[in-house]
Amino acid sequence: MSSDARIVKETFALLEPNADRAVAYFYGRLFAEQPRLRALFPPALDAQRDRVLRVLTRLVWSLEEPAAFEDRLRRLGREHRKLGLCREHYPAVGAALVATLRRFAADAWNPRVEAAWTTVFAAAARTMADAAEADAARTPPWWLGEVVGHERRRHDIAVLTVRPGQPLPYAAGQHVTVQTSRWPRVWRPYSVANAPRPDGALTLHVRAVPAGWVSGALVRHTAVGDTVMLGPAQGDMTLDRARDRDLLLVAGGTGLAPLKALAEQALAADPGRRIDLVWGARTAAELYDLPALRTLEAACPALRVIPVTADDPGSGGPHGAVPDALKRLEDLPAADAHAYVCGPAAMVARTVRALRELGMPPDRIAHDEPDLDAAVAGLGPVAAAGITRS
Ligand SMILES: NC(=O)C1=CN([C@@H]2O[C@H](COP(=O)(O)OP(=O)(O)OC[C@H]3O[C@@H](n4cnc5c(N)ncnc54)[C@H](O)[C@@H]3O)[C@@H](O)[C@H]2O)C=CC1
Repeated sequence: MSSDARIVKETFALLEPNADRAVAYFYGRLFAEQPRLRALFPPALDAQRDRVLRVLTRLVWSLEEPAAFEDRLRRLGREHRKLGLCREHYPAVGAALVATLRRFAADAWNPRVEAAWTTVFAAAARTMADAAEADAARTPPWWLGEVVGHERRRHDIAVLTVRPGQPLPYAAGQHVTVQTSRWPRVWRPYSVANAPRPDGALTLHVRAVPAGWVSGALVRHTAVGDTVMLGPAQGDMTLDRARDRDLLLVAGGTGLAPLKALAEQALAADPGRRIDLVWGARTAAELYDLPALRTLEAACPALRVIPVTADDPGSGGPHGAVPDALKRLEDLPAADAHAYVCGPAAMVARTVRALRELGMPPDRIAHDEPDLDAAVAGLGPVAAAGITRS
């Protein structure tokens, strides 16, 4: 790590006790200096603040690995195109960031520290802007999509099908961000629940979460014929990493979406590939997509769908928490299968640990939770492996 990078990492750590105040101060400075930038951000900044903090923290952590750092920056640059952020905005962002650090790093701040931050930020901003401009030559910043299907599967869950006005490239397992006209500039990620189709339509599984602006709008206030905005596809939870291994897909709730897309994609390429899809829900009534999964299963003998209910022992199938139920299931694929896990963060952490205890090596377990290793470690040591099932 360069000495500038080390200084940046050390001073950033000083913000931690005051992280919320520091991010609020950052936005205050930025909008006071550059009021026109306010229009690029959502009306309420609460969720935005948390996100900025998470993104900055991950970026600073990745400073030790220059390739990962640059890769993250390029992704961020591309992602920010949909907000309208461009090269000329970065100096104001850098100035607000340095002002924030100067205030919150207090005694640790000196000209050497300021020079390190200025150098690292300028290089980072250049990488982001270069990536955004290269991307602009190939794809739009966002896509307009027409809602062509809207099924309320439960009071709080809808399955929407959206057809983008122009091709939106993605791979099974990736997610897109969505903005509704009800909440301008508020974007939320949803996984695409289908393998790419000839008509380019994307199916999304949305649960309206309490006080969820976009999820509530999509479930309760959206109908066929409406339009939404879609951001570019992102995410690494794709099939490339599994090559032609058997697949064990473990989903919780609407975390089913990307795993259903992976199953469709894998079966389209090889109908004989063994796929076990374990899908957990709290009650049988929450298995909102079971009829569609059973139809897929009937058409593909290599696919086995195993619904697991947590609080509903009368529902017929296995019950209990998904990670525990997994350990009790007979005839799971062999340890050389590849697993994909998606659902609530705590369920993903517990499931990853259960799979490790079943003998599955960490590099064969894919998930989309950026801070999962810390969460799994927080659950205590993994028990000795060794149950290798066939
Ligand atoms: N809609 C989408 O496209 C996607 C959603 N997700 C995530 O999937 C999650 C789905 O949430 P909901 O549908 O509300 O799921 P939910 O809260 O209804 O739970 C689904 C399953 O996870 C289990 N579970 C929940 N908490 C657990 C814990 N602490 N330990 C062990 N098991 C636990 C439940 O027992 C149940 O079997 C959300 O966190 C969402 O962000 C992830 C990717 C895509």
